[in-house]
Amino acid sequence: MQKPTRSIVDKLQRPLRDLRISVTDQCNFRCRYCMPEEIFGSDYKFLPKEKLLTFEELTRLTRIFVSLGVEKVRITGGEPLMRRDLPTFIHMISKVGRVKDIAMTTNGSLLAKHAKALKEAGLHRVTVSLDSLDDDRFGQMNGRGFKVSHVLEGIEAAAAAGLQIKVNMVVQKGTNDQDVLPMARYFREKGHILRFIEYMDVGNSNGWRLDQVLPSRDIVERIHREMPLEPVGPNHYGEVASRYRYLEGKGEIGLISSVTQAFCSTCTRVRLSAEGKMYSCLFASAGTDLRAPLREGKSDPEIRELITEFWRHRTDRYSEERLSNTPEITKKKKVEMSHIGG
Ligand SMILES: Nc1nc2c(ncn2[C@@H]2O[C@H](COP(=O)(O)OP(=O)(O)OP(=O)(O)O)[C@@H](O)[C@H]2O)c(=O)[nH]1
Ligand SMILES: C[S@@+](CC[C@H](N)C(=O)[O-])C[C@H]1O[C@@H](n2cnc3c(N)ncnc32)[C@H](O)[C@@H]1O
Ligand code: SF4
Ligand code: SF4
Repeated sequence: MQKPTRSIVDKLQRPLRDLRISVTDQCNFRCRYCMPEEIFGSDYKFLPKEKLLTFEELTRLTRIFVSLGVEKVRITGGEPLMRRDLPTFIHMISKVGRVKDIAMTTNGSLLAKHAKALKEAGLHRVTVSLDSLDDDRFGQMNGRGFKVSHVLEGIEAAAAAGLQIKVNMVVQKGTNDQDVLPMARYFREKGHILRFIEYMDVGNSNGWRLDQVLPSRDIVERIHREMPLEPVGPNHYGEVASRYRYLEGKGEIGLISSVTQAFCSTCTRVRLSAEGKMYSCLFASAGTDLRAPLREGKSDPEIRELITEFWRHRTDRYSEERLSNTPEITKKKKVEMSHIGG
């Protein structure tokens, strides 16, 4: 697969191609692998409104990122649909030229209400996170007892609105690995691409252990025994998921194997937190502030220069390093997933 050429490149020759924007650090779920209730409890201090970048600030930054090579924008969070008037922001992004793909990652709980407005505003795709079809297990995993039917209704509404859909399932051995086959069967039947994500050691609060990771190759084997699969090539340079298609009939799945088969060598992703910090890796300890330069009146060329320097110095390859030094590296201080959006 060819690298995009128009973009700036980092120290490892990786182009800047994807911008992932977290629009809020708040969420109505408390997934144990992301925002465990005992840490993100009622006294947890989320960002106050004045610290969040406004839609105008986010759009201005997006335009600058696009001028440096970004073609793909993903809206995430926290739960992005908890940010008020999100369709207004989607509409603003859709007017920034040269963005080929505008997607959103959501837990789906509020999607039924907003799907139509999001599509009309210019959203192309949604990725809905769902870890089980069993209400008890799902309720436990989301930490708030939310029902599977809420999310499935969101998916139906998104499909009816004409949005392209993918479903993401984080697989945790001993917690929801019994759901791999039921989920594969269900979403194959529905015609949506299901992607299995290896449970990751993001942040410092989820108590991650390597023995809770179900390797992607085991998932493929389990599904292949019942519904034969074959690998297919990536859709584009740096695609995160490895794709497999069902040999009989239609459909495909994806495997996101950040733990057992790291994909840092083609990582083209920059992340922006809701308060305007830019991160060069999902596992970064600190971000580079863009809010102060924006609010101090820096010009577009000045901000462009800041981002260019940041990307030119980038050397991150956390998941590859984890493969060779798991015990040491996982102790490092890392930003929380709910802060930068996964
Ligand atoms: N380690 C690591 N994991 C990632 C990275 N990007 C995504 N992931 C993981 O993969 C999951 C799925 O990411 P998505 O946002 O759905 O993937 P995507 O590549 O943007 O999706 P498509 O554009 O549909 O291919 C995330 O929630 C993370 O768990 C990354 O850069 N590093
Ligand atoms: C942080 S959430 C933000 C968007 C939205 N709230 C959602 O859940 O889709 C983005 C993605 O990160 C994934 N995620 C969170 N913690 C993870 C972990 N420890 N390992 C792997 N994926 C994780 C979630 O399953 C979700 O698909
Ligand atoms: S994974 Fe998404 S839905 Fe779950 S707690 Fe994190 S931000 Fe919320
Ligand atoms: S671990 Fe960091 S460098 Fe590697 S793929 Fe993920 S975000 Fe990119």
